[in-house]
Amino acid sequence: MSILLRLDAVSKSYAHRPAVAAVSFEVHAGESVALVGESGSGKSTLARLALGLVRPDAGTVRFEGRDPARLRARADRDVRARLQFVPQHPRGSLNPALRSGEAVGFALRAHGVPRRERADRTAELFRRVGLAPELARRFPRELSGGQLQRVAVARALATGPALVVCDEPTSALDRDTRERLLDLLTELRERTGTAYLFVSHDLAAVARFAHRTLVLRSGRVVEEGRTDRLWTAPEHPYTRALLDASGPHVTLRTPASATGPNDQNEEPR
Ligand SMILES: Nc1ncnc2c1ncn2[C@@H]1O[C@H](COP(=O)(O)OP(=O)(O)OP(=O)(O)O)[C@@H](O)[C@H]1O
Repeated sequence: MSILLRLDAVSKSYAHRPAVAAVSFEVHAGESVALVGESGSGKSTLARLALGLVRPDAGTVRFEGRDPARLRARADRDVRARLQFVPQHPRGSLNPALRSGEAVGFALRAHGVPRRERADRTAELFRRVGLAPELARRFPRELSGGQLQRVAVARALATGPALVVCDEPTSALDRDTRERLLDLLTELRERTGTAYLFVSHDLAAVARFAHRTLVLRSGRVVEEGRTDRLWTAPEHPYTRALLDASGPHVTLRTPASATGPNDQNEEPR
């Protein structure tokens, strides 16, 4: 399996306080990798580093061999199209003045899809994420949290990404909506082979979705491995404590297809 994203000994500090310290990992094509850990452990910082939204103080980040922080708006449009983002709060990331269909159409336009194709492509994306076509005419304020998150997924998928970085995609959703969103992401992954970097403190969601999980503590990886192995036989006390703290509702429902294309790096650190 080819490597899509590689972080190599990446460190990032804010005001001399390390947020991420010497973290290395890879995401392969078609693989879902979760980052878990308590609040402040560095998950979102790693997501932003992967997207090129912040630069590391040390180490390297490569997406398809390129530094995502150095991609140019026009010249590297095709590479950018393959690296997409689903944020925690889509209400904040969607332009309130654009109808939801326009938000998806805008993403298509930014990636060079001609005007005459945009309406059909938008309708197809709405259909794929399970949104009724008439919702394309609504503004973000007229949509529920679950509907907005589906618009954010449609927008992320608009350009046929190889990797989607999701930062707490389910945390603002109620339980049923969360389940439906996870079903959707799983189905899309199986259909399109898209890889995911999935940041979450929702261990039930991670258990369902991720092939591989990295456990972060104070900016460092304390344990990583296949999600099923981590859940059934955690080796690091911190992983055990995280699982214990998350309560009995966390059950391993990793689908058979989620054994992943790769099961390396099984050793705890
Ligand atoms: N822009 C910033 N300026 C200053 N400090 C920051 C900034 N972003 C993150 N930090 C700090 O870096 C550390 C890691 O934060 P990060 O948001 O990556 O953690 P997290 O695991 O995603 O937390 P949460 O689950 O609460 O979102 C924290 O101590 C945080 O306060």
